[in-house]
Amino acid sequence: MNGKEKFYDIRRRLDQKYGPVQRYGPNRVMFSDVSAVHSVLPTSNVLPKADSYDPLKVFVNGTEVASFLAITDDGKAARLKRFLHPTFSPNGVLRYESHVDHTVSELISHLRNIGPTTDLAPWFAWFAFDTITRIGFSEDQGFMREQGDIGGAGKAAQRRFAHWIFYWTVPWLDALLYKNWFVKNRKTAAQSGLVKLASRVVQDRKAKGGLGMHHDLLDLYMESGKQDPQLYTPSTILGLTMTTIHAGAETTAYTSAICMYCILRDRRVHDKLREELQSIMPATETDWELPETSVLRKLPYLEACIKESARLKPSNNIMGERVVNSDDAVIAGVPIPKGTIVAINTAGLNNNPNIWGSDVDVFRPERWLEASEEQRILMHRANITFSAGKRICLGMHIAWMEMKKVIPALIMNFDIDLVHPEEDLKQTAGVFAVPEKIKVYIRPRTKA
Ligand code: HEM
Repeated sequence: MNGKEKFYDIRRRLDQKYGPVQRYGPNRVMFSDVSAVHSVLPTSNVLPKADSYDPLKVFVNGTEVASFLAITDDGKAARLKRFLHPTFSPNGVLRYESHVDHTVSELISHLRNIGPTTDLAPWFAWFAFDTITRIGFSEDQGFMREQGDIGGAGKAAQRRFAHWIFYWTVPWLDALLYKNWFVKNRKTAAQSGLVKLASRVVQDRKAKGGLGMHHDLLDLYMESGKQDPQLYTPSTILGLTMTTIHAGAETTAYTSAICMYCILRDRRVHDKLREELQSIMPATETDWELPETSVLRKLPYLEACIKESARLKPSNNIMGERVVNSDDAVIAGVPIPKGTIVAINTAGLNNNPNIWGSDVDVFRPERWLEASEEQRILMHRANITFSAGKRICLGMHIAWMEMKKVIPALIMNFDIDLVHPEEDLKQTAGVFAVPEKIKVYIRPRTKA
C-alpha cells in the first residue's frame, strides 16, 4: 500500500489480489461476493452495527442526541423508523416535491446569470443543502443565494463525517478524547454550526406551534413525539433534525455532481438523455417546464445514468461494518466466528466483470437496460449505493427525487461543456470521494 492510494482503490486491489473474501484487519473480514450482501445487510435478524459507528455519536450538554446513522441498537432504530416509513416511502416523499421544485428553479435562475464558466461542484453542494433544509424544516439557508456556507452548518456537517472517518478504526481513542465526561458536558459542544442550526429550528418551531400544519420533516418528528414521547424525546428530535441535514446534504450533492460530470464527459450519453427528456417535455424557446416526479420516474435512461455513475464513481465508500452475532454464521460459503466484524467491499462488487460485463471500467448506462433478466437481478443485488437490508438509507427516495429533477433541469435549460474533458474527475482520496472541481462552460438554451 502506498500513502497516496485512494481508499476505494485499495479495496478494489484487495478484491483483485485475494478474491471475494478479504481479511482487512484483526477480526475483520470483507466480502465482494454478491451472495454476502444479504447475509451482512439482512432485512431481518439484523447484524448489529460495529463500534466503528461510535465516533459519529454526538453529545449536546452531556446527552447523546440520536444520529440515525450511529444508532447501534437496531431495535430502537426499527421503532423510530416505524413512525417515519410512510413519509419516506416513494409516495410519501412526494409531499415534499414542491420544496425540490422551488430549489431547482432557484438554481436555474442563478446559473442563468453566471458564466461563461463556473465550477458546478459547489453549486450542487449549495443546492443540496438548501433543498434538504427546506424539506427538513421549511427554510432554506440561502447557500445558493449567497454562494457560500452561511453560518458554517455545511462545514460542520463535513467535519462530522471527517471526524468519523478519522476515528472509525480507533473508536476507543475517540471515546477517550471526545466522549469523556468533561468534553461531553462542556457547553462548547453545542457550538458546532450544525448543532446550532438544528437547536435553533427546533426551538423556533416549538415557539411557533401549529403542529401538523407544516410541510416538513421536523413536523413529522414532532408529531411522532406526540404519539410516543418516550421514544421521540426532545434530544431525539434534535438528533433526527441534525441527521436529516447531515445524511442528506453532502451525499446527494456529491452523487448528483458526479453523475452530471459523467454525462457531460460523454456527449453520446448527454444527447441521448436530452432526447429522452425532450420526448416527455419539449423545451420551448423560452422555457423548459420541470416535469413531475411521477413522470420523471418513468424515464429509464435517466435512472440508468444515475445508477451507472454511482457504480463507477461512488461518492461514499462507507465500510458499513456489522458484527456477527451467532455461533453458526456462514457468509458467502465461509464459516465466520461470532464477534467477527464483517463488511461488504463495494469497490470489489462495483468492478466485478462477472456482474457488469468486460467493459466494467466504462460509463455505459445502457448496461442497466440491456441486461438479461438474470443479470439484471444480479446487478440490482450488487448495487448498494444506498446500502441494503433493514438499515438501508432512509432518505433514498428523497435523494432520487432531487437527482431526477436537478440533472434534467440542467441538461434541458443549459448547454454545458466541460472545460477539461480530457481530464478525469478528481475525487478526494478518503472514504468520501468528494468531486473536487467540475469546471464547465455554461450557456442558457432558453431565453427566459
Ligand atoms: C444520493 C444520496 C444518498 C446516498 C448515496 C446515501 C447513502 C446512504 C448509505 C450508504 C447509508 C447506510 C450507511 C451505513 O449504514 O453506514 C445511508 C443511511 C442513511 N441515510 Fe442516506 N444516502 C443519501 C441520501 C440521503 C438523504 C437525502 C437522507 C435524508 C433525507 C438520508 C438519510 C439517511 C439516514 C437517516 C440513514 C440511516 C438509516 C439507518 O441507519 O437505519 N440519506 N445512506
